[in-house]
Amino acid sequence: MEDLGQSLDHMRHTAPLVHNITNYVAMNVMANVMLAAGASPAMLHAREEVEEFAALAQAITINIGTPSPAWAEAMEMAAKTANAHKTPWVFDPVAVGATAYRRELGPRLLALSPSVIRGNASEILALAGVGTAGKGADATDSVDAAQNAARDLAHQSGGIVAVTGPVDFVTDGDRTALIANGHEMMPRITALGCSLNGIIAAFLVGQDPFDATVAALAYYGLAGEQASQKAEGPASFQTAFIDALYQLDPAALTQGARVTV
Ligand SMILES: Nc1ncnc2c1ncn2[C@@H]1O[C@H](COP(=O)(O)OP(=O)(O)O)[C@@H](O)[C@H]1O
Ligand SMILES: Cc1ncsc1CCOP(=O)(O)O
Ligand SMILES: [Mg+2]
Repeated sequence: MEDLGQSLDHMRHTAPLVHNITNYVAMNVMANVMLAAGASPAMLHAREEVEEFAALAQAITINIGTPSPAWAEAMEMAAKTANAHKTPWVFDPVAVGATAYRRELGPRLLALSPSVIRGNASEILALAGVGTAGKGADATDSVDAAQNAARDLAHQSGGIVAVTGPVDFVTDGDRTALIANGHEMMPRITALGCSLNGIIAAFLVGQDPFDATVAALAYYGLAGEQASQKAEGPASFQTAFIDALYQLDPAALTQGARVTV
């Protein structure tokens, strides 16, 4: 596995343009998280421009947090453009088990071979067709309970699956990694999972997808740990977290990552 600090360094030197089709809740915080980390985010979803822009982007994220038919069409257009250009793309199946509409949309996007699927345990179980609805955008299942579903989804999609929670689990179907970095304040801020998709996407550019995903998760979790030392509650945590993403240097990531491969 490549040195995690080097992976962060590579991402920052590349400063990749990442096209995000994300939800209304996440747009602002996700863009700020990505800018702090050193990536270049753009949020857009109109069918009239999505293919043109996706063709320019170095990575793409697609998130079904607040879907509608026009957005869903744009998501499929962007995913197909990504595949045509061999551009990596990250899929976040937000609350995919919650409604019939999402249970139909999730598999449609899964069929377009995302490079990385990132969700909480309930979302990964629901996308794999074996699980619960979760609690809206929040998880009601443990990461451990979603490991087999993650392996199945990785085989089905041909990509990487990352299940996030107290300890994150990453698999390509054969290899696995556990990332113990993170802080319990992270799920108390909305859209930190969505924002993480943009960080994973930025790390994917020019790097091995499995190693890049692990490095992105360790970096994100370690920034959460550092932010917790300054925060008094969720609001100050968000500010401190964005600062920590900016301040964290490659050597500190190599030293502070708690990854078991
Ligand atoms: N209880 C926890 N302790 C430590 N880190 C956590 C915890 N819950 C979530 N995280 C971290 O928060 C980030 C977002 O994950 P998660 O909350 O699972 O996503 P989502 O918001 O999509 O449900 C990840 O980096 C994950 O490791
Ligand atoms: C609260 C909410 N409702 C629809 S999308 C969304 C954001 C979910 O973001 P995250 O899964 O990263 O907490
Ligand atoms: Mg989420």
